[in-house]
Amino acid sequence: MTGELLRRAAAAWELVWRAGAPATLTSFALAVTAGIWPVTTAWLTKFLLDELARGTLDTGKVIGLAVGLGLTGLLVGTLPQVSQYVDAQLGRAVNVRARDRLFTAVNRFTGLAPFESPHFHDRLQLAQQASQSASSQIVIPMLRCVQGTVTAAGFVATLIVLSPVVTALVLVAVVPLVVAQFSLSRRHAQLVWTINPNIRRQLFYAGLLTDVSTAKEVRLFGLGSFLRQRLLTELRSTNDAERALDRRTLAVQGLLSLLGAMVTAFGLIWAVTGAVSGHLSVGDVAVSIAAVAGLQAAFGALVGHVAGIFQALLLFGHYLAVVRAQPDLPVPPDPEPVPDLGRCIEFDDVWFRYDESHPWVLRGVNLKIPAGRSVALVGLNGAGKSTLVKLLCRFYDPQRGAIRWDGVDLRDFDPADLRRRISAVFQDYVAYELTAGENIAVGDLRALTDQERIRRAASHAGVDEVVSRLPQGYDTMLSRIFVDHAHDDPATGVLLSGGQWQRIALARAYLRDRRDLLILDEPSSGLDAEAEHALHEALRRHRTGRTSLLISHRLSAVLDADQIVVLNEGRIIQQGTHAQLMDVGGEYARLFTLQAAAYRRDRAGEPDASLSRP
Ligand SMILES: Nc1ncnc2c1ncn2[C@@H]1O[C@H](COP(=O)(O)OP(=O)(O)OP(=O)(O)O)[C@@H](O)[C@H]1O
Repeated sequence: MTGELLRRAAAAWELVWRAGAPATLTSFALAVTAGIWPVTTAWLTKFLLDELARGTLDTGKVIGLAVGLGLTGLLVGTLPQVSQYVDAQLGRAVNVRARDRLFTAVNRFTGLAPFESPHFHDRLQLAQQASQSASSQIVIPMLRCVQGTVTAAGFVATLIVLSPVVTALVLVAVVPLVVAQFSLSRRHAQLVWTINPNIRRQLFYAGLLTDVSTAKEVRLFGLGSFLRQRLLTELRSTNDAERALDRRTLAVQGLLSLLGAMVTAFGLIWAVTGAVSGHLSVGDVAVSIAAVAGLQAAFGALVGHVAGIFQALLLFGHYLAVVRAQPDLPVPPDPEPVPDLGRCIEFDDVWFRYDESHPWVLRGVNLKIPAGRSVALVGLNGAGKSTLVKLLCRFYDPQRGAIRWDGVDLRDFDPADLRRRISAVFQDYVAYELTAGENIAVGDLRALTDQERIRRAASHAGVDEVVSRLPQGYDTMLSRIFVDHAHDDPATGVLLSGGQWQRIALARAYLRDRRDLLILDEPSSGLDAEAEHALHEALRRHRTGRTSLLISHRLSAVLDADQIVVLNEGRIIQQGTHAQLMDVGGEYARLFTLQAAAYRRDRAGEPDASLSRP
């Protein structure tokens, strides 16, 4: 454990040093200077008192000592401010560097599995806290330790000159202080880890209570006080755990203070007795009292800092675990370049489940998506359609079987390279709190400043007119959460309708033009009838000669796909063209006829009951 803690301390120093070497050196120099002054002051005071007590004044010497004391006083007044400024500068630089490394590491997770793990989220949250603390809770306290050590060494040397016995006693009294502080720090670090899930749940409930996206349901269903109660329950359980540790800390520190006071009192009695017996001068008494009290204070601060550093190092382990984590999906050291899709993408006996404790979601899927063809995937809720898409983008690897791109296993590619070949509209696309233009440009960041390309994509998705009419056109914030300082108007943000958002998401996919594969997972679920018709017409044109995979519950949208694949409980149960599948009957024909009958209900009365599942 000690070796591991030392390695973490070295990593914290490396981080801080790289963030600001000059500031670190300045901080070090200030710490050493600040460590020297208490001892210097004590000795100057001793010399001055001894001089005054002698009766025959050497004026020059007294003035010199008084000036020396004045200068140390000046240092006492200014050093803390200068240190605070330098430490704050260093803290900010470290914060930037540490967060840069942390989020670079987070971006290295190419799959989705880590983001679905509560353990990972706990660790990530602590890693974020720890990233900010590398300087303020590890390196700066270490410099304070340097300061404390310099002071303590000075006072120990002073006391040894006066009485080795008193010195030994003061040093022995430090041992329980060290043991108790380390034990408290360990408990504190454990507490932080234990209550972290409660804190995350508090944030979650607070988010539900304040987020604009949840405000509707929370109000309509009257969930406000239910969620508030849940938040308070989590908060109370956090408080209970913290209170228990606070009580223990209070008791331990009370005992330690008592011990400290006893040692100081002993030192005082010894000094006064020495002075009465003529063994010690007035100056000796002053310097020994200053040394005993100074040592107590220096050791107290030192142990406090070391215990704090110990605790911070335990937490810093979470930061290091994230920044040093291996990629979640294995990437070959020498990945194959992803070729232009010339033949097909092929699922070969693919089995997949999200976790060993979960049931299989895909069970031996064999599927061919020929290059230049459109394939539609249909099936009931939970059949595994979106999962199949996630595997196609290599967000997960199948447990058995393989997915091949022109014969090459997806596992042989760099996932980032593969994804550059794919354009997609996911079922749960993201509504970014960004401007309309940026919301489209995220589909291909090279277009961020290319207004013409953004406009074309928007026009293709049928949303150009809507965006153009917004208060600042493509520069309008699609959010009411952030104040637009540029326009000095908190009301400039606009909220779009569900269907308008869906078209923005489509525009993103269109912007990612000329990719080898287009995936559309329920792209029209929020569109009105006219928009849906227009969309499918546009998609039909867009898909011609391109490889696409379309998922839709509206079977009218998949009619003219080159191939329709029916997925049921993770297995492909039918595939063919619309005409072929209607001819043979079965699940597709049943679902299609059921939907068609619902549209004809006004003419034919209730749908045919025989079409429902037996
Ligand atoms: N991240 C996940 N972790 C665990 N199980 C999951 C996860 N995502 C989906 N599942 C499960 O996998 C199964 C298939 O889900 P999937 O989203 O692929 O179905 P789908 O066919 O796309 O459904 P829908 O038509 O409702 O969108 C479901 O039983 C679901 O509960």
